[in-house]
Amino acid sequence: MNQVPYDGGRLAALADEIIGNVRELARLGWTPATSSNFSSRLDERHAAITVSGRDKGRLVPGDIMVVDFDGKAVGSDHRPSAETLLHTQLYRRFEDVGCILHTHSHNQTVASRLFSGAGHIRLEGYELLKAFRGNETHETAVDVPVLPNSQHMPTLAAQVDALLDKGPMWGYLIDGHGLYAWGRDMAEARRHLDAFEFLLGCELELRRLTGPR
Ligand SMILES: CSCCC(=O)C(=O)COP(=O)(O)O
Ligand SMILES: [Zn+2]
Repeated sequence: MNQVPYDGGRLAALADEIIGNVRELARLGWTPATSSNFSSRLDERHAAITVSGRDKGRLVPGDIMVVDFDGKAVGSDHRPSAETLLHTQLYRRFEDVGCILHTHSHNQTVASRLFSGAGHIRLEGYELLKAFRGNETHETAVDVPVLPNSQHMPTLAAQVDALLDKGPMWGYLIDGHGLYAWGRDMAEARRHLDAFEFLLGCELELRRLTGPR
């Protein structure tokens, strides 16, 4: 019998959780045209992650595979997400990161284009900033970084590492691409993702109503 170096029961439970959540995100239109990828920490060396190129609105358990934190497939011949390094770098760096969600919503993509010149978008004064772990008041600001897009994942990962060296953050945008958000578990990562999406939508709407600020 082929033994795998992780807990198969936990993998099945995490796969169910990813599938259920991603169906909701897909119904919202945040995962168009097979875009987006999702993962959860399996243990201290492995993560469950979506197989590359799958329709994220129709995921089945076979669309979730295991990688180690070097990004190598474990117990599977499938190809993991093309953006696996952007997941594993966070699991490696922070032992309390348990779930990473990457989506390509309309708001995320438009905001990334609009603010790529500035390099970040400032979210300030919103009650919903309290959705981010560590924030206890609306009287604060969160700068969401906007990274230049690249097909070379080590380049993107190096930029993310440089940002993380400056302080904690719960997500970033990639120009013309989408949003990465994460948390201790699926519930927290979803809360962060939902908050980013809502607040980016508010900023875009404000600009439509009042012009550049
Ligand atoms: C058609 S989307 C282009 C790739 C991408 O940005 C993405 O999020 C999905 O890539 P994956 O390899 O994880 O399916
Ligand atoms: Zn993507």
